[in-house]
Amino acid sequence: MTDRLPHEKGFHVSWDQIHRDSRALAWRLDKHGPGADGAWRAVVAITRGGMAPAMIVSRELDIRTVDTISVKSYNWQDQTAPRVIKNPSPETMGEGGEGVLIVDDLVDTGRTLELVRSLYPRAHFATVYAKPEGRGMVDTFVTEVSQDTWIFFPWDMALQYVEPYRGR
Ligand SMILES: O=P(O)(O)OC[C@H]1O[C@H](OP(=O)(O)OP(=O)(O)O)[C@H](O)[C@@H]1O
Ligand code: HPA
Ligand SMILES: [Mg+2]
Repeated sequence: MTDRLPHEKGFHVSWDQIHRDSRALAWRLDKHGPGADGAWRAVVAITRGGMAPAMIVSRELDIRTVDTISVKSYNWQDQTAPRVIKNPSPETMGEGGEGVLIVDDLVDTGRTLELVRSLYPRAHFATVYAKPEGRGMVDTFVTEVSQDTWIFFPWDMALQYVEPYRGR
């Protein structure tokens, strides 16, 4: 599969690394919310990729109100127009998403965040990883990778045997 990629490079992220990078995201967001003590009101994960980072961020920042918005943009690596399949509760989102942290695993072209931003312009948008084309759509992120890199997440991978360089 990987040799059919239009992407030059692969960036393989382990569970351990996504955990550490999501914690680093939480650290950056801590005390930057609009509430007393810089608190955030709620976390909203963009499913499905945003769910693990959102869980880690909400745990670190002690945010108990967690909701989801379901957006589908890719069929494997083929991009399609993003569509909202499920909305978060209006109660969670309040006035245009004020005080809400919207979390995704990455921003690539920015089209997913552009759509969600148009719905909740007052929310704060955070991703763990960012590519240059979509970086302007995200308020806070941790690590930037080049546009021609495909990020492989641990939920899409499995450990497997590799031949030694010199064969057998
Ligand atoms: O910045 P963009 O070019 O819009 O791409 C980024 C989005 O694409 C992926 O989601 P995908 O639609 O593949 O769904 P998934 O999270 O359920 O895997 C990824 O998790 C982001 O949500
Ligand atoms: O680099 C990526 N990795 C995984 N999913 C994605 N969706 C858009 N870009 C990517
Ligand atoms: Mg996604």
